[in-house]
Amino acid sequence: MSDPRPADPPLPGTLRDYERAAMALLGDDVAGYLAGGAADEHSTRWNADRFAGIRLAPRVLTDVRDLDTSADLLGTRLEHPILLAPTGAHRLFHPGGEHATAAGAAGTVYVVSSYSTTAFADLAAQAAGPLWFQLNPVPDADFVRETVRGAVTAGARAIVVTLDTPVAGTRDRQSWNGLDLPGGMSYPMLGGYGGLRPDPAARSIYRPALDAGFTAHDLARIVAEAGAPVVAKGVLRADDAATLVDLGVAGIIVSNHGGRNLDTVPATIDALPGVVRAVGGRVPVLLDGGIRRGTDVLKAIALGARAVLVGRPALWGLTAGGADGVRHVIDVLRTELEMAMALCGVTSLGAAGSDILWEE
Ligand SMILES: Cc1cc2nc3c(=O)[nH]c(=O)nc-3n(C[C@H](O)[C@H](O)[C@H](O)COP(=O)(O)O)c2cc1C
Ligand SMILES: CCCCCCC(=O)C(=O)O
Repeated sequence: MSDPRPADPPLPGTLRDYERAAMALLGDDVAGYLAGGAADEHSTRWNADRFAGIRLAPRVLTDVRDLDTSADLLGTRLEHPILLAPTGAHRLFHPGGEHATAAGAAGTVYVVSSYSTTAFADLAAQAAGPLWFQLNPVPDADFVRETVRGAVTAGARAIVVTLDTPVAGTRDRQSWNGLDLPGGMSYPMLGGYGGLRPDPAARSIYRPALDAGFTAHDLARIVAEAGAPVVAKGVLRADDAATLVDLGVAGIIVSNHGGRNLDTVPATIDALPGVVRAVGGRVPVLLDGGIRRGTDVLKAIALGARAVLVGRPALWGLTAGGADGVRHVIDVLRTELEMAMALCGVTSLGAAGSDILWEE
């Protein structure tokens, strides 16, 4: 793929600037893959909009000269609580692909997607920061076992199992655009499944590699065999969260897949409090979906999340500026988080409780 970007692009200032810059660079098909949600995209919009509806209650007369944004996650101390969510096919967005993302994410956790266009082992050999591997279960227990084993052997610090995609959702933009991987790109982590197409005549970036029969029994086997902590991604219901803790997961990601699978599910920030209550502190709860400002990060922490993940914003950064763009997107969010903490009168994430949220 030729790269239309100037060699040294100016770095935009906010995540919305990055979104505009990225969308201006991408064709409609790749832009649709990035931005798209399921069906009428209500849940995608709600994810961001519901953050705006939560008001802050800033406390005055606090010494906020020293701020601590660090977060402990599965035995690793991170400088800040902003992780990179798993997203597929990074070589569509920038010639550096997942290598550029890993370089930009060096100070935090990058969750590498099963749908990556770079092999996990190649990334792990060069990555400066901690990598987790995200698994889309396929209907082949041996393949799943080998994939997880390979990722852990290569250095994955955790396995994230995506539970919210037993089948594909309604992705109208994909139907309209017929995006497929260009020649020369593949999904190495999907093995033989990466070569499958839903219909050889129909172009599609997706592959019929999902396991519609995946149940608690299969997850329990992965937990037992992984040799690394297993984190469940795609949880909205409190009762599911309680079941997952009983199954031995080491963490839960409250996520609706960026609103990409089932439209009209609630915004993740609305689902978070119920999950946090059900989990009762037994494992960390993380959240993704609609994080666009440092205040969003702070609100999620105040409602009980240990950390957050960003999906589309990292891809905007990758598209507009490669590794520098990814790094800057994370820096912008972190800087905004620090400002929000200082202005709310909280000096550490542990001190950010629901009292900094305005209650009527
Ligand atoms: C282009 C794109 C590809 C994605 N690919 C995956 C994936 O391979 N596996 C997965 O579990 N989630 C995937 N997701 C969902 C993200 O991990 C995450 O849940 C979502 O993007 C969070 O919402 P946000 O984009 O508003 O930050 C993808 C999201 C996008 C936008
Ligand atoms: C729709 C079936 C597989 C999706 C894999 C990538 C992904 O999670 C996403 O695009 O979202």
